[in-house]
Formats: sequence, C-alpha cells, structure tokens
Amino acid sequence: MRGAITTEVTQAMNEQPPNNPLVPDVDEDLVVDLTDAHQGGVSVPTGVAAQPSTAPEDSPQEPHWAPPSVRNRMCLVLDTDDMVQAERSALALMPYFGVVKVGLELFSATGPNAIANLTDFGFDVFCDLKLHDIPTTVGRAARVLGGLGATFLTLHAHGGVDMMRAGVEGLAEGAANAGQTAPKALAVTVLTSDDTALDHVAPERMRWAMEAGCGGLVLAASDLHDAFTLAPRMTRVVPGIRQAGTETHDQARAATPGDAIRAGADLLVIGRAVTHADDPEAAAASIADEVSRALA
Ligand SMILES: O=c1ccn([C@@H]2O[C@H](COP(=O)(O)O)[C@@H](O)[C@H]2O)c(=O)[nH]1
Repeated sequence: MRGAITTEVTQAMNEQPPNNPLVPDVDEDLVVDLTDAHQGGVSVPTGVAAQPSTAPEDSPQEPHWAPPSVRNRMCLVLDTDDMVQAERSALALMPYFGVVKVGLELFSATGPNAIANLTDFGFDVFCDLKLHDIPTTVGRAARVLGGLGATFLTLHAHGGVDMMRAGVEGLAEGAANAGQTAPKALAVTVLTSDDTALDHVAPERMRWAMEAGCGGLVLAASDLHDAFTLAPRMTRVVPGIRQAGTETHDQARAATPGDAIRAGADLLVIGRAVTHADDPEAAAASIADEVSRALA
C-alpha cells in the first residue's frame, strides 16, 4: 500500500510546473507512508514525497498540468467518507485542480484532519459545511473553523444577515487566534438542486451576503447575471457543473464548464462529472480544456 500512494504522489508532483506557488518545496527525505495514516489519511509532515528529477523512460504518458488560470478555477469535490480515497483522488487529479472541497461527508468522517492533510499537499481547501443556525452558534463554530487553514468556508444565506455576520466575525477571530489568514466566507444563495425558489430569493440573499461582509457567493450559473449586477466584487463559486449531454444527477440547475466560465464564474465546483467518470483523469482533462477554451 505504501508504494501505491508514494507512486501517486510522485507522479503528481513530477508534473508540477516551475514556480507553482501551490506546490510546496520537495524534501528528498520525505516519503508518504500509509502506515503513518492518521484519521484514515496519509501523513505528510511538511512537504511531499521524494521523487526522481526525471521520470523513468518506461513510465506511462504523464498528464500535462493545466495552466494556473485554469487550475485555479477548478475545485475538486471530495465527497467520500474515506480520507485515503479522498487523498488518492486529489493527488491523481492535482494537475487539473488547485482547490479541493471538503464537504459534510468527509468532514463528518475525518474532522479537521481532512483540511490539514490536504493543505499539506499544497491545495487550497474549500470547507463546505453550509453553517446554518442561530447567530451565536454559527459564530462560535466559525471561530473554531477559522483557525483550521481553509481558504473558503460556506454559510447558508437563508440564515440571514445577522447569522452570516456572526460567521464572518467568527472566522476572522478564529484565524487571528491561530495566526492564520481567515477563510473567505461564501454565502450559499439558492442550492443548485433547487429550481423552485421564487425569482426574488437569490438576489435578496446576495444583498444579505454583501451586507454581512461575506467575500463570495455560491450560486447556480443561471444566477451569475444577478451577482454581477448586485455584488460585482464578490467571488462567484458555481457548483452543478456537467459537460454537455452527461448525467445531471440531483442538480436541477446544472451548467457546462464553458457556459459557467463565459457567464463569469470564478471557481467551478466539480464532483461526479469527474469522480464518477469511467476515466476521471480524462474527464478532468476534458473539462480543463473546455475551461481553457472558454477563457480564451
Ligand atoms: O448549491 C450548491 C452548493 C453546494 N453544492 C455542493 O457541490 C458539490 C457538487 O457535487 P457534484 O457531484 O458535482 O454534483 C456537492 O458536494 C454539493 O454538496 C452543490 O451541489 N450545490
């Protein structure tokens, strides 16, 4: 088992582009050791696995890294209860994804270790817990979560201005206590699985998110136009991404990667379109190519 993960890390890291700020320096003495796994994950103390400076001649064709302009717009959804599986997917798809998402399932299974392990690999971590409770409870939870090293954290905008403000303040306080940069608070406006909300709901929640001090919005691609008008400076994060003609599962308001980027998405949240594909690397490469063409 140790060899399997080490090979995956080595393959992923061999493909790192020069001066990639997301990839930590490699210490040749470091190896990934599954026997060191904690909370089911792979322990990587301060860097990533040792690797040869050149790939062996008989190694299979390696994927090319997507350019930063594409990779930084692609967030891989790690919806699993298995930390080893999550890390394996993240590392295999590292050439295409600069951000990985820890949602309710993985966080419930592993807790904060999921964030620590994935940031150690050099990913930006999107912690998607959609906090939604009374303001005091959200503020206190956010204070804990703010110190964990995530780059983004979600609050449910349905909770209102006071709740989101408590979340934003809690994140800032927790980050300051831990000597970290605060995660950007993202307000989930209307879920992409929901196509029943009345027209005024998403714009109203965007205004609430702005008033509360959130830094970004999670929204369907079809709501991007309103976001540009009402909250032009907020980061726009779009889930429900599917390539044309593919299964949309429970996403009632899905969009293609190209359409979402052309409509102004900053970050695409990509799950089953890749993780349930017969060939996840080929699916990721195809989506990265579509994003690249949409940006051109
Ligand atoms: O409105 C929302 C907010 C969050 N999500 C999350 O994104 C992923 C989507 O996964 P897919 O497999 O690409 O459908 C999932 O973790 C959701 O919890 C969302 O879909 N819509």
